[in-house]
Amino acid sequence: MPRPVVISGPSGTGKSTLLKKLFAEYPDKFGFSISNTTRSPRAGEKHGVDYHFTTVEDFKKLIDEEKFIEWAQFSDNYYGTSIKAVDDVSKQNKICLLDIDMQGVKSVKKSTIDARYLFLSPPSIESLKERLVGRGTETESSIAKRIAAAAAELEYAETGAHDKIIVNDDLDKAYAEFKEFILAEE
Ligand SMILES: Nc1ncnc2c1ncn2[C@@H]1O[C@H](COP(=O)(O)OP(=O)(O)OP(=O)(O)O)[C@@H](O)[C@H]1O
Repeated sequence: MPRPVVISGPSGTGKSTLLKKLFAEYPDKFGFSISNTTRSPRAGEKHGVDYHFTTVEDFKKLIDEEKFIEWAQFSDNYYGTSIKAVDDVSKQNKICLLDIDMQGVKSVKKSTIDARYLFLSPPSIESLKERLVGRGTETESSIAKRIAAAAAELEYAETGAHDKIIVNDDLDKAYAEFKEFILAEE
C-alpha cells in the first residue's frame, strides 16, 4: 500500500500552488481523505463521498477514542480527519496527501499511520509575508497571526521532524523536488 505523504509548512509557502500542479500532471495517482462533519448535507452531497456525515454524539465519541488526526469546531459544527479516512485512501492504492499544520503533523506521528513527512519552507519570513500580502486573501491581523505561526513551524522543522525539507524559492525547481519526493514511494 502506498504510504501517505504529510505536507506541511507555513501558510503562504506555496503548498496549494504545488499541489495544484501535481494533480494537473497526475490526476489519478492521489487521494484525499474524506472528512467527518456534523453539519447537515447540502443538496447533492453524498455520505461517504463529500463527507462522512456524523452526529454530534458520534463525533464526540470519536474524539474521546482519539480516532482523529485533527478536528475543529467552526460555528456550531465539528469537522475532522479520521485515521480511518486516511487508511481508506491507501487501501484504494492511492497516495493519500495530507496538507496539515504542525499540530496535525504531531498528531499523525503519534498515530498508527505510517507516513512520509515533507516540509515546505519559504526562502525567508520576509518573502512569506510578501506572498501573503500578494495573494490578497488575508487581512493585516490574519497575516500577523500566520507569520507568528510560521516562526513556530520553522522551529519545529529544525528539529528534524520531517523526511524532506524543500525551500520554495524558484517554483519550477521546488516543483521538481516536490514531485520527486512524493512519487518516490518508499
Ligand atoms: N516559488 C514561488 N515564488 C513566488 N511566489 C510564489 C511561489 N510559490 C507560490 N507563490 C505565491 O505565494 C502565494 C501563496 O501560495 P499558496 O496559496 O500556494 O500557499 P499555501 O501554502 O497553500 O497557503 P495556505 O496554507 O494559507 O493555503 C500565492 O499567491 C502563490 O501564487
